[in-house]
Amino acid sequence: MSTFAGQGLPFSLAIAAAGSIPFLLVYFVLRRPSTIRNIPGPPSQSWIFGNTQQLILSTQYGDYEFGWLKSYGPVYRLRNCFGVRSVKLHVKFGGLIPAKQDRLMVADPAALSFIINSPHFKASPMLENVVYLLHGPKSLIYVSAEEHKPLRAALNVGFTAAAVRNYQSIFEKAAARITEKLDNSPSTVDICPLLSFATLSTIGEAVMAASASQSRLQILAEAIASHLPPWLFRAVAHLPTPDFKTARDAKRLAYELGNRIVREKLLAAREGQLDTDGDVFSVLCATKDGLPGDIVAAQTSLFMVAGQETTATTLVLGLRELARLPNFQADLRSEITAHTGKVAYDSMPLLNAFIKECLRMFPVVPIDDRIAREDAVIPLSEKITLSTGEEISQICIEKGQIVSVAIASFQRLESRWGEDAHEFNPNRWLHGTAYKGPEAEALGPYANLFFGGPHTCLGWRFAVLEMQVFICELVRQFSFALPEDDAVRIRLAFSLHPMMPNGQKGAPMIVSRIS
Ligand code: HEM
Repeated sequence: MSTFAGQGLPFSLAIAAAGSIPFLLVYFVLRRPSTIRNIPGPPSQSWIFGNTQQLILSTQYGDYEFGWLKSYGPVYRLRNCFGVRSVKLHVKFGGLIPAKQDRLMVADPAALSFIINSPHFKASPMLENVVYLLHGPKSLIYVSAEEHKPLRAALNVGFTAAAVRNYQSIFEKAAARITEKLDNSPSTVDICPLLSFATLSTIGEAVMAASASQSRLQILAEAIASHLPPWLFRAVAHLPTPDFKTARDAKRLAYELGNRIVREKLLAAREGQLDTDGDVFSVLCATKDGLPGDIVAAQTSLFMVAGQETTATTLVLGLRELARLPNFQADLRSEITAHTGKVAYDSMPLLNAFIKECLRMFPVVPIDDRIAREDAVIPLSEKITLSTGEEISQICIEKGQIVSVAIASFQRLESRWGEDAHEFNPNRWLHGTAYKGPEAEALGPYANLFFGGPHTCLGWRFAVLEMQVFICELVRQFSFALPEDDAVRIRLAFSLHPMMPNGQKGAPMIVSRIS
C-alpha cells in the first residue's frame, strides 16, 4: 500500500541524509548541553541511535518503554540519536568534553498537564515538519497558537454533540456494509482493511458528503494514510523523489477535492439549497460569517487522516482483546441484544467500558514530542531522585529541550490505574471512574483518553459514536476469536498499527456468524 516502502526509499534516504549533513554540523556546534543529565534513565544502546530504536522500533510497542516506566518511574531521561551532543570546552576539566543529548520522557500527571497546556511548549520540529508536509500550513493542527483558537472554535460546529448525532445513520450504513462483507468472507479474515475502508467511508460522507466509492477518495486515503518515515525534513521534502512526491501529491489532491466540494456547497448555500443538518463541510459552509472556503478545504487532509486510521486501529485492537475475553464478549453481546429498537448507546455500561479500555490500552498516538520554546519549570506530582541523590519536585529545563509526552505510559501508570494497569480489563470502568488520583475530578468522562490541552481531539464524539455503532452491529451478529498461530504485534509507524510477521499491516481473526 505504502509507496514510502517502495523502491524510491533508499534513494530518498540517501538524499535526505546527504542534505541533512550541513544542518547536523551546525546543530552539533550550536546546541547547548543538556540540563536534565542528572535525571536517571536507561543506558544508551548505541551512539547513533541512543535509546530511540528501542523506543520506536521495538517488536511490540512498549517492550522497552513500559519496562523503563517500572524501573525509572514516570519521568526519566532517554538518549536521542547522535548521542554525542556537543563538543564544549570545559575549562574545569581542561579539555574537550562531549555532552550528551537527552530527551525527557514524561508520564507524570502534573508534568503532563503543565506541558500540554503551557505556551512554553510546542510540537517538536520533526512533528511540525511531518504535519506541514501531510496537512499544510492552514490546517488546524499546524497553525500558530493565536490562529488555532478561533479556527478550532469555528470548526467545532461540525463536531458538537448535536452535529455528531446527525452522522449516526452514516455510521449505521457503514456498519451494515461491514457485516455484509463479513458474510461473504472466509471464516479467517483480515479485519484491518474492512474497518479501514469503513472508517474512510464514514469520514468521506460525514465530513464532505463524498461517497467512498469515488476512486479519488480511495487513492487519496491510500496516499495520506501511508506510514510516513519519521525522518522527513521539510527541506528535503521538496526534492523530486517518489516518496516525498507522494506526500505532496496527497496533500494537493486532498486540497483539490476539498476545494471542489466546498465551492459546490457555498454555491448551494447561496441558492438556499444546502442541507444544513448534513456533513461537517455543509455545516461550516452554511454558517453565516463562517470560515472562508479555502480554510475549510484546507482541513480535508487532516480530517481524513485524523479520523480514519485512529478509529479503525482502536477498533481492530479492541476486537482482538475481545477475542481473548470470551466471557466478556458473551456479556457484551447480551447487553447489546437486550437493547431493541432505537439504541441508547450511552446507556450501555459494558459497551462504553469496553471502548474506554480500548482507548486506554491502545492510544493510537502513544507518544507526542514537544519542544520548549523558552526556559521552563515543570512541576511534578511525585518527587524524583536525581543520580546525585538530590530529590526534586520540579524540573528546570532550557529552551530547546525535547520532551516526550508519554501518553501510553501515562495510561498505564499503576499509581493512577491500579496494579493491573497493564491488563486489558474493561470492568475497571464499571464502578465510577477507573482513574484514581487528585486530578481525577478535573478529567472528563473519557478521562483524557483523547488527550488534553488546546489540541485535544476535535473529533472525539464522532469517534465514540462511530465505535459504539460498529461494535454493537459486529458483536450482535458475529463472534470473534484469534487464530491459533496469531503472531500480530502492535508497532509504532507514526501511530500504532497491528502488524503481521511479514511487516504488513493486518489482523487476521476468526469471525463466525451468530446463528
Ligand atoms: C479513536 C479515535 C481517535 C483518537 C484516539 C484520536 C486521538 C487524537 C489525539 C491524541 C489528538 C491530539 C494530537 C496532538 O495533540 O498531537 C487528536 C487530535 C485531533 N483529532 Fe482525533 N482521534 C480520534 C478520532 C478522530 C476523528 C474521528 C476525528 C475527525 C473526524 C478526529 C479529528 C482530530 C483533529 C481535527 C485533531 C486536531 C485538533 C487540534 O489540533 O486542535 N480525531 N486526536
